[in-house]
Amino acid sequence: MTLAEGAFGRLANSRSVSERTVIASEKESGASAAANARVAPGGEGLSLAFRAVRKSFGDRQVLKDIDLEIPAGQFVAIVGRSGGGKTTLMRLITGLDAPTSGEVVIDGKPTSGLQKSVRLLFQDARLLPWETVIGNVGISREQGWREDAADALADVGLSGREKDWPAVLSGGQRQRVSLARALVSRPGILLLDEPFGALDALTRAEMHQLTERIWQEHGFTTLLITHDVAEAATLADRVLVLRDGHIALDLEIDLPRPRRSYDPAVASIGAKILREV
Ligand SMILES: Nc1ncnc2c1ncn2[C@@H]1O[C@H](COP(=O)(O)OP(=O)(O)OP(=O)(O)O)[C@@H](O)[C@H]1O
Repeated sequence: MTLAEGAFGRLANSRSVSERTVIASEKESGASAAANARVAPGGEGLSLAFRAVRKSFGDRQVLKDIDLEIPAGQFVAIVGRSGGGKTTLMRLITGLDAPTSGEVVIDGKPTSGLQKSVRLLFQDARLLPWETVIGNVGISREQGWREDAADALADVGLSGREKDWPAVLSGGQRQRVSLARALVSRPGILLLDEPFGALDALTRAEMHQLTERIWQEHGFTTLLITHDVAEAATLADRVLVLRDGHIALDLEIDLPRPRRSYDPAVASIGAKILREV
């Protein structure tokens, strides 16, 4: 049983309370939830927009006319079936791929090429095995990198592990190093492509808390791909469901933080997302 299926079981049982406890506002098919978005403190985030974005690979159209406005500092979860185009959407933001047509706009400017203000984290931490922990974090080797890397490691709770090799770290610790590596470059937009998918439930919960705290402190705009609807409902200001190349659901979540996945209001939002997926 996957965690998402586990969430489904819990959420299915909470259906009786769902209609009474949904306090999210919902807009269908790409409509923007930007107007009421909460911006995390810190103010370093960058706004992001998709304007009529299409992406095709050969004759397969993966993204169809995506229009989206994400205000600076918002935490957005992207949910959808496997192969639905979630990673493709993220690659367009990084500049690793270009749209077939349309524009990706960051901080009001249409993008082209690799975006230095955007950082992407994957499910596997992708650390260099021949570099120590601090060497992995300070990979740019720009002036002052060692202090910046040490600060970032402290931020993710890994002070004292600077000289360790990646091989001796647990999966959760490797993800923390990967997060610290992203933080040193002070990203305006942080993209998380299922970064918690391979972690056990307890480590996953710790990483949720850490991610939320760091997002609140730094204020970067965050997009999280997840298959776990409970994770989306717990962490995000807003959830997008990507289906058949369109945004099928754009749901704002206006619940106080920190949230607990077993809270009936959170669970009912998870159920709502799951119905769309
Ligand atoms: N470089 C590529 N060349 C050809 N097809 C591609 C390429 N990248 C992605 N695709 C196709 O685009 C579709 C969407 O893939 P994508 O990885 O974006 O989905 P996803 O929603 O992230 O899936 P998952 O949840 O399984 O990671 C898939 O059919 C995939 O095969």
